[in-house]
Amino acid sequence: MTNPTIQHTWTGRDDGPGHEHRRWHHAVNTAQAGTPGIAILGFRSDEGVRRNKGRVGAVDGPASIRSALAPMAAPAELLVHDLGDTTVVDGNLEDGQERLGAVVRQALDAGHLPVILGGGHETAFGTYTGLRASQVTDERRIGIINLDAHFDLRAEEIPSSGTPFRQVAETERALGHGFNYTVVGISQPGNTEALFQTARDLGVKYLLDEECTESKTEQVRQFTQDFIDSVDVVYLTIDLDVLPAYVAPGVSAPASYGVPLSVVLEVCRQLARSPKLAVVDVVELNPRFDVDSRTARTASRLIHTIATERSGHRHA
Ligand SMILES: N=CN[C@@H](CCC(=O)O)C(=O)O
Ligand SMILES: [Mn+2]
Ligand SMILES: [Mn+2]
Repeated sequence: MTNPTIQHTWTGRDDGPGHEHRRWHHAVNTAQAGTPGIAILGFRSDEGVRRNKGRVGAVDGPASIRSALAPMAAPAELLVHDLGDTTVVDGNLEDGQERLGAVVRQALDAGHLPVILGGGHETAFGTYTGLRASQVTDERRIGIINLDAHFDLRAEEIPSSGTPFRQVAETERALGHGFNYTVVGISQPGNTEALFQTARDLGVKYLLDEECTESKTEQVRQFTQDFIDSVDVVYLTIDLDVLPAYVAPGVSAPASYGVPLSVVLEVCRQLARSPKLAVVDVVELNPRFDVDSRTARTASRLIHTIATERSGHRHA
């Protein structure tokens, strides 16, 4: 059915045996494949960003995030399965999204929390496909929370990194479901009036980047909670261009304002605590434009926080 490849070698500093020295590279692929844990899945794709006329390079995002995750200190409870990469071949994005959907579905049905590393935001349509097909979702209401400067609701003939949530809306409608989609961090100048109108037409609730400053963390938390409470299963999708360009320069479209990392981390922690959180993807990392691996480190910090929170680890 699917044939993902695992090319990455998880290596990093080794301070000796014992859980007090444990790092991510020690936590990967050491447990039985069937033991529920965090499932890392790469989606090697440039095709969505290319079609959306952006800066290509996201194809190397998964390797860059894995390298930044590998040396991070890991709690004893953390259990990670690297299920390898799905690669878009010869520009056939639709085929790649379908194959990604199949591995996401398998990971969900095995009881894991899949964390998919993009790829541009076209990754999201593959993630959604797997989630909708999985037993975890069944016929329940999926809620998608997108941390992003953009709506990604473009109406285009051809799917791209700018269209995934329009595709989800249409698919959900065809299946007889509602479209439960919210965006945190929308940049007003980053989205035309036509996109704001589409969001209104589809009933999309959103917070502007200027409504997500540190002093407004509590309002962001309440907004997120209201959304969690309104659905059955939650899919968190993180477009790294939601962050300020100084912590995320390596993306196709860097933010001119951005939601502070502390606020994004708080939302991630809040979602990770919810048993409704079923799947996460982190997209748009473009290593070609990264600076000192800043964006990769930021992405890894977000994933580390979600995985740690999910594993039930608390510092003494
Ligand atoms: N993934 C989406 N990207 C944005 C790109 C915006 C830009 O290039 O400025 C979009 O299509 O809206
Ligand atoms: Mn996006
Ligand atoms: Mn974006």
